Amino acid sequence: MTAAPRHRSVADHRAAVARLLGEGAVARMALDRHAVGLRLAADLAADDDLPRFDNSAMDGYAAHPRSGEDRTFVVVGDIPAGAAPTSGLSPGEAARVMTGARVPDGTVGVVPVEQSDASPTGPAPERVTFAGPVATGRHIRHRGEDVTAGAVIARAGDEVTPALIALGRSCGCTHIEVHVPTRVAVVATGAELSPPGTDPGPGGIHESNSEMVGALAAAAGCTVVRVETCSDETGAMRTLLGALDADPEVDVVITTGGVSAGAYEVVRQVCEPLGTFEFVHLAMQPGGPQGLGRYGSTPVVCLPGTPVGAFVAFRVLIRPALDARHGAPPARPGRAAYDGPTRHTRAGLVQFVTSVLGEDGVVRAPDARHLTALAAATCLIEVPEGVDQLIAGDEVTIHHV
Ligand SMILES: Nc1nc2c(c(=O)[nH]1)N[C@H]1C(S)=C(S)[C@@H](COP(=O)(O)OP(=O)(O)OC[C@H]3O[C@@H](n4cnc5c(N)ncnc54)[C@H](O)[C@@H]3O)O[C@H]1N2
Ligand code: MOO
Repeated sequence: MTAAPRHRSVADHRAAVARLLGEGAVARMALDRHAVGLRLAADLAADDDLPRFDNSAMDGYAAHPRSGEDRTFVVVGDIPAGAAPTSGLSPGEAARVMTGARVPDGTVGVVPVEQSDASPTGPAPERVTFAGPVATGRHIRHRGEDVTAGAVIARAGDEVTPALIALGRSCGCTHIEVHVPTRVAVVATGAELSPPGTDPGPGGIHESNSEMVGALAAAAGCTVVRVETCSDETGAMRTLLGALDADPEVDVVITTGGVSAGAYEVVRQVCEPLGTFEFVHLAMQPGGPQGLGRYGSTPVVCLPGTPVGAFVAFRVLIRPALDARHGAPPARPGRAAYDGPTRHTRAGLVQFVTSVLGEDGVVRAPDARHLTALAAATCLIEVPEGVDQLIAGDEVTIHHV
């Protein structure tokens, strides 16, 4: 009889994956749409005031009244957006201004053209009369009222959003420091695998893990550089892993399948003898059989072949390490009340149950099995090691997926 596999805790293996993957790269890049979704690796400070100068919020007239009752003004200028006033306003003077135009020094307030006797189009009149008094400060956007130059407008760890791109660019910022997406290659192994659309033959199956793990990696902010499948031939696997290790575009390899106790476990057979890998059975279900190590200098994380096991293991073990590399805050587990039939789970193993969190804050297991349940799931219920059943009303820990 062979020895029972060593059981390692989920937390220990998660930490081992984090150590293996280590810190990600940081780079300077343009603050543009290509940065959306990345996280800042350094605080971002404004280069310029926002707005850069006092300007008009309305198409109308910048005016400097002699008194509070003043209604009629001499028009001394006409300032479109983009132009600079050539002179300031003295008492009794106004200048026609367009929205966004710099208002002349001496402006007390802006009166919208609709509240004047002037035509909105055509040349500026010589005089203008307003329907009411000029309110001090009205319709003026003041220099630096949004941001003053040098102020921190985003912190390290913040996600680059379309709004942050607008804010930063408006403050004159051109570049940002970001956490670079991890470049991932995925290798799904198994002699039985056949891409959908091809005939799998009598004992074959439609292959799904490669693109599922690729999608999980992409959703975690990685750049998925290669997605491969490999037979159970050790020679082919060695060639592929060697090529991935030699590829400077690959930071991390994630494999699926070929890690458990069978006779054709290609990942294990190729990697275990190197002495740079460890294969363990985690105290978790699904996703128990796991491996990790370095092929050459490249970190390789080996997930089990069952699609639900690979999904859960990616979420629970790899995702946190990727989030850390990408500067994202750790995903916080939630708490919810379980509702549904009593489910018996295996004590001694942490169980992850594919589940749906309702708007009522109650978590239910979908009435489906395996991949159908996974596809419906919005979270995983974590049933701790010491618990052997899940009963309606139980307070449970959940992980969003
Ligand atoms: N004697 C034992 N047998 C098994 C154990 C064990 O401890 N002792 N553990 C079981 C558990 S739990 C899991 S999980 C699997 C993990 O096995 P492998 O990682 O070696 O995966 P495979 O055997 O290659 O495949 C398992 C299963 O998943 C299907 N599969 C594999 N790759 C894909 C893919 N790319 N797309 C779709 N489906 C895939 C495969 O056909 C198998 O049905 O081992 C148990 N056995
Ligand atoms: O650990 Mo396995 O089938 O339960 O994924």
